[in-house]
Amino acid sequence: MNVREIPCREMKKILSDPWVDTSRKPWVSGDIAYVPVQKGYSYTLTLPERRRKGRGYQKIGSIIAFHGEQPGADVIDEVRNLHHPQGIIWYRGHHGEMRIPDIVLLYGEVSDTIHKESGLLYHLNPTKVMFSQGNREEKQRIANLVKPGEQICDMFAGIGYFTLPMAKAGGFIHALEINPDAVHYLEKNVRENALDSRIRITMGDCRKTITGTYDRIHMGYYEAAGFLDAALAHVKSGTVLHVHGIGDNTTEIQEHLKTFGLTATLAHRIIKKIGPGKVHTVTDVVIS
Ligand SMILES: C[S@+](CC[C@H](N)C(=O)[O-])C[C@H]1O[C@@H](n2cnc3c(N)ncnc32)[C@H](O)[C@@H]1O
Repeated sequence: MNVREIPCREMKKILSDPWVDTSRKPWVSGDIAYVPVQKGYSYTLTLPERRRKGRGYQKIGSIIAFHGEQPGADVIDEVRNLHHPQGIIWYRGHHGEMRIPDIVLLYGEVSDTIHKESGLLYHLNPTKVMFSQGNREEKQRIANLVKPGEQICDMFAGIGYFTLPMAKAGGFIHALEINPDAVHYLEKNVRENALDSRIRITMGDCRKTITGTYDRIHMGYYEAAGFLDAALAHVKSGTVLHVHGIGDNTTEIQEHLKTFGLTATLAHRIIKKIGPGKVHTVTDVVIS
């Protein structure tokens, strides 16, 4: 596929240009969109055709990460020649409550890398902590909802995928995270992006470390609904909760609200497909 490399922020401007092949989807990696080019127009790069099944690959800093089926040697060679990565890994899945990646090293080596996304820098080692680029639109949607000065709790902060965009949007974030490795990168990322005055980090189980009352509570964890008893003790009228899950979690949310004698309006949306018949969802809950 012939493409031109365009900064994501310029995508809107070029989409109706005659050279854009609108029958094919642009491929986005970090802050760059690889936009398919119509026959007869100049291009800057030829990407390998997507032969892989599953979710393809992500570029995380200087690392290429494959998901889904294990890629063959030909695909690894193509990707090596195209991106010249420091290392190539294959994600077989994630383990346990801390979502520790289960990876196989396919090429090179993997150490700490810096990933740039939407003007923010994320330090991480993709073999130690999770990074999901599939949630990119959701991160932007949440950042757009944040009003300057809001008091926000991010109950599953990880390395800051949501914490940082929410702080950049003007929120004050209490970031909770149980995994010491993730906290190490989160601290580094807060400093790197000069957001120290807006983010307070507490390491430990969010059910024990959540304190105070918030305007917004972000719950970016598939089992988030099971943590609502902790979250709902820290809401007021108007608090918005973003409760992630797999499939429809609205019945479980309503049950927890009932236990607390609360009413709320719920809006449910799909973030991405995560497997056959399985979707990653988020429900926005606005307390009455
Ligand atoms: C990495 S995932 C976050 C995924 C993120 N929402 C995304 O879509 O990319 C969940 C994070 O919650 C953390 N976590 C799990 N249980 C927790 C708990 N009880 N308290 C605080 N953090 C927890 C994990 O260590 C992990 O870093």
